[in-house]
Amino acid sequence: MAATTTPPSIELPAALPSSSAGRRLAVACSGGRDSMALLHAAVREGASLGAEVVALHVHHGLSAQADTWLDHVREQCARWAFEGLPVSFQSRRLALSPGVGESVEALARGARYQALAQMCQEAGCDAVLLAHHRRDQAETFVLQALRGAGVAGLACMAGAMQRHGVTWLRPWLGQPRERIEAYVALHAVPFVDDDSNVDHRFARNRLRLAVWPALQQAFGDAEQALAQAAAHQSDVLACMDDWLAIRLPEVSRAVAAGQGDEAGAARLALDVQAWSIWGEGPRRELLRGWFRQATGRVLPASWVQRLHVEALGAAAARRWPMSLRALAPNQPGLEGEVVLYRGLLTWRPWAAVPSVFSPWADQPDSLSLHIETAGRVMLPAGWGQLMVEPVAAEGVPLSWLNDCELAPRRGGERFQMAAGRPARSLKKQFQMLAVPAWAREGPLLWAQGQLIFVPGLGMDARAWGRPGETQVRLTWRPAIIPDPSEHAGIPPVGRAVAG
Ligand SMILES: Nc1ncnc2c1ncn2[C@@H]1O[C@H](COP(=O)(O)OP(=O)(O)OP(=O)(O)O)[C@@H](O)[C@H]1O
Repeated sequence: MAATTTPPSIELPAALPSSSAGRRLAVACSGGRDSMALLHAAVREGASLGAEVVALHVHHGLSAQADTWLDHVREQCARWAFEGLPVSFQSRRLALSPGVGESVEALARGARYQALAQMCQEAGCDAVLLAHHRRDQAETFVLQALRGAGVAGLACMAGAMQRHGVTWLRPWLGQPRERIEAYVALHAVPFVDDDSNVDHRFARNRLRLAVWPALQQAFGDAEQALAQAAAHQSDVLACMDDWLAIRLPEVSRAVAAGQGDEAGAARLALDVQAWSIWGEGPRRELLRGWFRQATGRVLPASWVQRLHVEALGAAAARRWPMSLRALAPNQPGLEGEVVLYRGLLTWRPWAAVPSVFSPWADQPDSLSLHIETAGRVMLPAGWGQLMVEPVAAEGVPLSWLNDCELAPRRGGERFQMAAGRPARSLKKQFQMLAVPAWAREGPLLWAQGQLIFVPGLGMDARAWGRPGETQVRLTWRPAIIPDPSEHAGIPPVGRAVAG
């Protein structure tokens, strides 16, 4: 078949907007088959067009093989440069530390794009080429569908995009994988096999190894059909973006920001009455669009369903506390609440949320806590939650939390801010530190007959641990109803019993 044996060529003129001569072009190269093939093609075409190619490699510091990949790309570039070809090499090492429940893959991908963009700018290149091909696109479509993605996810990868101030191009996105294999065989392009490609923990590997062969056998043109479906979704996405740009302003408006927002900031509020005249589908899409604009994050499907029903049906004011975990460096965690007030739906980050300590009527008036490790302690209804963080100094010894008690203010408590300072009434301390009234309401934590923690003030200096002792700092947050799907992998720690 001609389609599988004709080696692809990269279209450098398309990658380089004006005359190619004297231009610099970057190729993101992992050392694997596809990107080594793309680098090989770019270097050869660059030589004939008078363009210079810079190979960019990111060492993630995650795999035992990482040094081998880096050496492979660097040495190959050195060999080609020695032969007189216009290529140079740049690399960057990352030090990634994934947080609890954070996807290592997503973290590595986000950090890789940032590092590639920086190297591209430093090298003065016009664009970065990525070696994704049609099979990658088809796989991405299947993986997105299996995640329950919407149009934006199903549109998969774009052939050209701007991100981090850099142009990214995927010149081989329409090329079948077999053509890249044929190119590699024809030119004997040396590459390194990634041993993590057989690791079944990664969804893409499971798809490649267990599903794709059967799919291809049953549906010979699966790769082409799925890539075509992605291209169609990309067109639909462009239409959706245009539609939202017109419709969202009709059902939303900017309202003055509140406590905890940046100075001069405004919040985008969804006008429930204007929103409610739309049919169900557009309403859900407007809700997603509003949330994305208000927070920069995608509203998870479970929240779309819930808010759509509850905000529409809510008679009066209502709050939905929400906590979304970090997904990647450009998608940090989000904690706050969606608030419905006077017909407007707004997002308020935690910093802007007044603390409300309101144990339910059937709750005890104090709680005995047994906390053994740092983490998030979910308390019974209305009590909120305690965050327990390890610190090197000015924290309470962790062992004290094995047996402690949380109780509302009863009056007469005294708090000491720092060593050598007098203990003063809470009221005085709150005034001295200008803690607003709404942040003074949280429950107090006691251990060994000593007040150890006051929300808004911190850890009482009389309870601070000795240097070298394992110690922690506490913060308290008002009641929160987490989305269970967002908390996978973050087990609550400690347990609370009625005191
Ligand atoms: N460590 C890296 N350094 C530089 N670029 C990278 C790196 N990893 C991936 N890329 C770029 O991102 C593209 C997609 O990466 P991905 O890991 O999804 O693909 P791959 O199938 O492993 O590709 P390859 O065979 O080129 O390694 C690669 O083709 C390459 O252009």
